Amino acid sequence: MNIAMIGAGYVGTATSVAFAEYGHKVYVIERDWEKLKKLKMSVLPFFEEGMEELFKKHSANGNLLFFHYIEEVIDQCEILMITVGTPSLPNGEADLSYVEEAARQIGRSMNEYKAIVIKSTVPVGTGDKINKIIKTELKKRNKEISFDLISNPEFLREGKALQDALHPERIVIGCETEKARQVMKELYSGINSPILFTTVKDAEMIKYASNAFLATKISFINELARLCDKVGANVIQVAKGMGLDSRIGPQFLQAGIGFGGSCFPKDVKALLALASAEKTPLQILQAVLDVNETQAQWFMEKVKKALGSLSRKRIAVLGLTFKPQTDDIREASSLKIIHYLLQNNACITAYDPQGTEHVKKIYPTINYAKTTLEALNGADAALIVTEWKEIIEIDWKKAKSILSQPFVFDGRNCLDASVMLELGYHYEGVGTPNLDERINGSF
Ligand SMILES: NC(=O)c1ccc[n+]([C@@H]2O[C@H](COP(=O)([O-])OP(=O)(O)OC[C@H]3O[C@@H](n4cnc5c(N)ncnc54)[C@H](O)[C@@H]3O)[C@@H](O)[C@H]2O)c1
Ligand SMILES: O=c1ccn([C@@H]2O[C@H](COP(=O)(O)OP(=O)(O)O[C@H]3O[C@H](CO)[C@@H](O)[C@H](O)[C@H]3O)[C@@H](O)[C@H]2O)c(=O)[nH]1
Repeated sequence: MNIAMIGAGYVGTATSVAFAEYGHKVYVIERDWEKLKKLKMSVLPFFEEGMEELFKKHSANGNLLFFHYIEEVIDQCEILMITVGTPSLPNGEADLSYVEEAARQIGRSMNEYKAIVIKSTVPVGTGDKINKIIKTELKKRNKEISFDLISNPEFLREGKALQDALHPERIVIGCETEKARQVMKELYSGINSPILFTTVKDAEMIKYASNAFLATKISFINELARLCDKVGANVIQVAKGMGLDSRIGPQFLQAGIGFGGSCFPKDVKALLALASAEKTPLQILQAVLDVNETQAQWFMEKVKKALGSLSRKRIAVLGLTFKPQTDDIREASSLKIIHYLLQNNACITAYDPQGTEHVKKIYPTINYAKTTLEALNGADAALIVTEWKEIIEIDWKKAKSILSQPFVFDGRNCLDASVMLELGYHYEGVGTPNLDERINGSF
């Protein structure tokens, strides 16, 4: 099938590559000239492990084509898929202006039936709004053209975007007509994943509910970690014990310094804003957000307490991206941590394999190291913010000899505490109270 993908961000690009791999022809529309230039030169505009090879393959064989205006390709495409951003407005609501603009562009240029698919994450009711916008644009042109408005939310994770796009655990399709159902069935016919057909509103809500639930699991375990710290229980063991119950499951119970990224914080806020507008407050979700907003600060208070003061202390910040395997720093906990350290007059040397250039734009004056060991050299403490493999695999024995003090604060519980203690470190994780103290009977 011929598909127009409007917006070549993480989602638009990963989805385009996956559809191309399944034999479709994808006309990718990107309005950012810089990005478009890169795409046309077969260069991915972001880092995503494993995607480059397939992206280059399909750019070369003509299954992926790149354009600036929807008008250039709309007549060739039966499916128009909207994958533009829906960032947070200052009041937490989803900013729908990009989706609305894409809809206006479609309404101004379509000449025959189209299946118009919203893949961007949008609040319940957006489908109706977009429907109206397109109809208004068609009316202005005195055109009566039928179309279907379909919701097909995306569940891919950054860092695993290609695998998730190629082999999704589920495909959710909200549509209201048999014709739309058949078009979408054909689109996904090559993919062996369960498909759930729903109404447009149900599909819109499923996306938010899924992210909100995963975020809830994280904030639940993070809040519990704070209590574990106080009472001498180890949250890693607690999560393991909980996760063995198949009704609970082990995933998304890793305590840490909070969830970041371009989705969880924004989507939780958008769902809360919708609930508030509908005068149906979601109290649990509000607490999820509150815990997340204070988790990094809670951790940094621990760091400060252990070091006495942070003033003029040299701190190695290891990891800047919101999670490993991506260069994305949107809502990353590292930003909160750097802010806290600067407020406390600490001297920072940061290291990240992929995110440094992005953070430099926000914090141009802190030091950036090219290797983990360079960051650790002479530091009073190492702070693990993102669990990159190369950070976990640091030679901690060697690192001890170049740190000026053997302090390691592990914001992701990614190191083996007993090994670190054996090496003679003062090691603290999240909800994993110091084993020394447990052995010495403080708990
Ligand atoms: N990033 C993720 O992991 C992820 C996963 C699932 C769902 N989502 C959702 O998918 C949507 C897109 O997310 P993203 O991270 O890919 O966003 P992004 O900001 O990385 O990319 C959006 C792209 O759309 C382009 N764009 C905006 N308006 C346009 C227009 N009218 N015509 C052509 N191009 C246009 C922008 O220039 C940008 O390149 C969001 O709603 C997000 O919540 C994201
Ligand atoms: O047990 C856990 C799991 C995750 N995280 C953090 O949670 C954040 C988000 O992680 P993850 O969900 O892996 O990343 P995203 O790429 O943001 O993916 C989420 O957001 C996407 C956008 O909506 C959805 O499509 C995905 O299904 C959903 O997992 C990161 O900061 C992680 O460090 C934890 O702290 N503990």
